[in-house]
Amino acid sequence: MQLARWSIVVPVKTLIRAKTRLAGAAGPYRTDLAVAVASDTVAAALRCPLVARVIVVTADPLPAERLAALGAHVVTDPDRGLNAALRFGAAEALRLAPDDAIGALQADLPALRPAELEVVLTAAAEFEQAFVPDAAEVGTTFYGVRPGVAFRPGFGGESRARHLSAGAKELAPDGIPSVRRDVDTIEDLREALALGVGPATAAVAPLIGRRLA
Ligand SMILES: Nc1nc2c(ncn2[C@@H]2O[C@H](COP(=O)(O)OP(=O)(O)OP(=O)(O)O)[C@@H](O)[C@H]2O)c(=O)[nH]1
Ligand SMILES: C=C(OP(=O)(O)O)C(=O)O
Repeated sequence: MQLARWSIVVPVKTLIRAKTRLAGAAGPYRTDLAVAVASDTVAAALRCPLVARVIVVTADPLPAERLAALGAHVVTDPDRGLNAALRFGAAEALRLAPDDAIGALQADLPALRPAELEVVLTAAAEFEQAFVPDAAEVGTTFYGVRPGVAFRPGFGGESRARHLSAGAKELAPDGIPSVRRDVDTIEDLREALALGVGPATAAVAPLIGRRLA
C-alpha cells in the first residue's frame, strides 16, 4: 500500500503578539525564542519522510524569511485568527497537491522528532480526521485529514475536547512525546529541553538560562 504523503500547515503568530506566557521568563529573548522554536519545528517536519511540504502561514516578515530559508512554503496570514490561518494554509495545500493529506501542526514543538511525526502521520492516514492532544491533554498539537476530507481545525483553548466532539480520532500512543510537548510556559520549555530540542532552540535557551535554572 502506498503511504499517504502530507502537506503540513504550520501557523506562526506575528512576533509582537507571540509567546506572551513566556514574556516574564524570556524577557528580551521572547521573540528570538518564538522564532527558534518555530524553526526547529519546521526543520524537523521537513525531515519526516511522509511530509511532502510544510506551508507556513504568517503575517510577520521575520519568521517568514527564516522559515522559507529552511525550505518552507510561506503564505501570508489573512490575520483573522488561528483557525482561519490554518484553513488558508490548507487551501494553499489543496492548490499545490490536491491528492495529499493535510495536517496542521503547532509551531511550538522544539523537540519534534521526524520519526515520531512519521508515527503520527501513518496512524492519522487511517482516519478521516485525527488529532494529537498536547502533553497537558487540554489542547492539540496536530490535526489532520485524509485527502478529500473537509479540513475543519478547532484549535484554541480546550481544543482536545473540541476535536473529540467533532468526531476526530484521538491519537496518543506511547512513544510520541516530542509531538505532544508544546511550549507555552517556562516549565514546558524545561521539559522540551529534557527531551532534547533542535539547534535553534538550543542556541537561545542559554540566553534565558538564568531564568530556566
Ligand atoms: N498564523 C497565525 N498563527 C497563530 C495565530 N494565533 C496563534 N498562532 C499560532 O498557533 C500556535 C498556538 O498559539 P497560541 O498558544 O495561541 O500563542 P503563542 O504565541 O504560542 O503563545 P501565547 O502568546 O502565550 O498564547 C502557535 O504556533 C502560534 O504561532 C494567528 O492568528 N495566526
Ligand atoms: C491553540 C492551542 O494551543 P496552546 O496551548 O498553544 O494555546 C491549542 O492547543 O488548541
